[in-house]
Amino acid sequence: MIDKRTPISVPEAQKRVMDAAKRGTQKEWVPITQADGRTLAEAVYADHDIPPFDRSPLDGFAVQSEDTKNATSETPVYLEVMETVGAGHVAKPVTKPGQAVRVMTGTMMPEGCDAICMFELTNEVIKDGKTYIEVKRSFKIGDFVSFKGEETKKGDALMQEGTLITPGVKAVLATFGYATVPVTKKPKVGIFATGTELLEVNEPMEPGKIRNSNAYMVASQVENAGASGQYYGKLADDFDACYKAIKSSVENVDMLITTGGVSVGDFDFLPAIYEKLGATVLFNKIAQRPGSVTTVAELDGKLLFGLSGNPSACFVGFELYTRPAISMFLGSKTPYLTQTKATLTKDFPKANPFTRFIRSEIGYKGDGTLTTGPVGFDKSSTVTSLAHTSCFTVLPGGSRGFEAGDQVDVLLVDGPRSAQSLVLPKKD
Ligand SMILES: Nc1nc2c(c(=O)[nH]1)N[C@H]1C(S)=C(S)[C@@H](COP(=O)(O)OP(=O)(O)OC[C@H]3O[C@@H](n4cnc5c(N)ncnc54)[C@H](O)[C@@H]3O)O[C@H]1N2
Ligand code: MOO
Ligand SMILES: [Mg+2]
Repeated sequence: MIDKRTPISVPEAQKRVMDAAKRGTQKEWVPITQADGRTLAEAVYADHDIPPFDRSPLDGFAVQSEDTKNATSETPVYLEVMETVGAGHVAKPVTKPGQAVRVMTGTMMPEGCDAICMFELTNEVIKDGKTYIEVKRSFKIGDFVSFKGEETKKGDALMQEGTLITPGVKAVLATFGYATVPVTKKPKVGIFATGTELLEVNEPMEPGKIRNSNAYMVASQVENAGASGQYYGKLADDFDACYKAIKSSVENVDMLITTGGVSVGDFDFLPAIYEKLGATVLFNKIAQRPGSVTTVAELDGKLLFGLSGNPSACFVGFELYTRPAISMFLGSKTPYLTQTKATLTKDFPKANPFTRFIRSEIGYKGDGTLTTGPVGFDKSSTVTSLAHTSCFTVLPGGSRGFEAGDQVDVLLVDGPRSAQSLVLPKKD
């Protein structure tokens, strides 16, 4: 006799996972060149102003504004050019009225000068072997100067702990001298694929067998989420062998993913394995399709993700539950897939009691709105549509179908992440 499972909602399942998920506390230092895709283990504060000194934002002449106060096109003033200074060099102070310095973009303002006149506004004239510029307008103190600290002041908070390291983040880290970067240690995520029917990727097809696609897909999702995947191989549907392998590997990982064996079949051993391990099952049935049998358990503070064997269900289960838990471990404040609205491009006339996550492609219309539509055969067992999935069309469970043209929710699989877990409409 099989246990009757009571489905819970997706938001409730996400909440249970995140309530049990841990923040990783171990930090390590990696060279900045290897920090891409990692997350900051510490907040970053400015240890100096940006710009660090007053500087010229233009190629031009540093002038004393006082000298130009009566300059017009009819009555230009002539300033003597004392030297030419490029960025990285410090000009000699200007000490007398009527003097200017030729400076390039990024050059520190010469002492004594207080405004910049760009090349295009002046003419150079040579007289008695000396170079002068002709200035035909007046400048006020500070005109066209980039001021010390105008962008960022020493002590400003720039990036929070948990920030994903992107090219832009690296620019800031480099600016503040982070040759090595403090990052949160990646969670180690063990992966097993269960199923006697599984062939490895290099094995020829045989009657009754299929190739193991989940292991490669999940390992890739794990890496993409910022964790370190450890694929422990495939396991035949044998209780003792599965139990032993899972028990010994749990000790060496921060989280464990298994695929397959979570439903109610004679060889679906994960429920009994969780029981024998003494793990607490957070849920074993969710009102979603695919992935309704996704099971998550907790053992000694570690999450055990029992993802479904069906490839689409496995993919969706990872994105809804495992990815946020990995992000939480890494300290991210935005662990969830972003939910937004799009116009449905296909009819879904049949009602479904469970919320559906249709593997879909997001489209960008010229008017700035989004479209969403399925990318293939829509079954839990489907593998080929996963190659084209950029979003999930979310069709809430209920008594009605949906029509092309309806505004529906989508979750972006490729795209920005969100602080908000899935929100479903309140049932009438
Ligand atoms: N009587 C019932 N039967 C089923 C139910 C149910 O509620 N009552 N649930 C169905 C649902 S929904 C799903 S989803 C599947 C879940 O199955 P399991 O998670 O137990 O997974 P398996 O039985 O091991 O395999 C299912 C399916 O997936 C293929 N598979 C497994 N591993 C892989 C892999 N690594 N790569 C590619 N494909 C894999 C496997 O060959 C099976 O075809 O249960 C339904 N049954
Ligand atoms: O767990 Mo199943 O994927 O709902 O079809
Ligand atoms: Mg099964």
